[in-house]
Amino acid sequence: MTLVEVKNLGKSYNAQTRVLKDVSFEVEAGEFVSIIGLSGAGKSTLLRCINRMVEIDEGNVIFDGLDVGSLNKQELRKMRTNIGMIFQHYNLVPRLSVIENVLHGRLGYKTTLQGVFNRFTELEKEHAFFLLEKLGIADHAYKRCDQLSGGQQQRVGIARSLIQEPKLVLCDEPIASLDPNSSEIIMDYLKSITKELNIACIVNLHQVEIACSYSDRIIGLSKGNVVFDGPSFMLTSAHTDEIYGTKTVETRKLVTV
Ligand SMILES: Nc1ncnc2c1ncn2[C@@H]1O[C@H](COP(=O)(O)OP(=O)(O)OP(=O)(O)O)[C@@H](O)[C@H]1O
Repeated sequence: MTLVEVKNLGKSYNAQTRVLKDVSFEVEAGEFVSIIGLSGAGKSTLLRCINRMVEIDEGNVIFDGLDVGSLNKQELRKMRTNIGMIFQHYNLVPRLSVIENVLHGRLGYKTTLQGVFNRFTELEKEHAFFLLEKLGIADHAYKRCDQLSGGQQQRVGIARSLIQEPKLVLCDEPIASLDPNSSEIIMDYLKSITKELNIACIVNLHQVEIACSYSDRIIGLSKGNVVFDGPSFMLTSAHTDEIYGTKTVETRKLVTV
């Protein structure tokens, strides 16, 4: 079933530059898709158009049957409860505990008053513990988030997005601040939850090798255009040359770190 449909999407932040140009693709439930491209290619902008963290200028994004660009504030808030977001720098509240940060993922379902007073149900608390257990960090539930390693903080970020019970998770360079070992753990979790929960996961990545080994599909962006869209095993060095605009693996490694 098609969950996300991006149709002829265009985005400009100013009159001089079109950051996204006629971008079209579809993502199914259960699909793990990586978006790769040079810095400035438009990867973050694309993710942010999907949940309308930035406004859509041209074309449409259809999420779960809804035309994202035409939703009013209330409809948009409701739609966003179905979309988890994971960030490079985790976006946690450092002075709050792990469990409190996870529960923040439920705020989209609360009234302002319930949110202000942190009113969470027993069921929500149990769910938060279940997720922490699943992600191997239940022992840290009452620690402040800033006492955790980067990899552990990213696992809190994943738990916070999963407690929303999303249909889609958008990950903006989730492993860019992590060492190889922690990166592998995070990618393993993202991949397994996508399959287990039959949700879709769209991940912006700088590391081509990791994108290839984890993704069902890769979308290559170059200067705001989709220049590759296909199964990861079909991505050849000619495609990566086009995406990164460089011929040698060594140079590519240099431009993608
Ligand atoms: N809020 C903004 N206002 C103006 N220009 C912006 C804004 N956000 C991004 N841009 C510009 O849009 C272009 C694409 O940026 P974007 O962050 O989407 O690229 P990216 O591929 O995610 O890059 P990176 O890998 O470095 O995060 C860049 O030229 C950037 O400077």
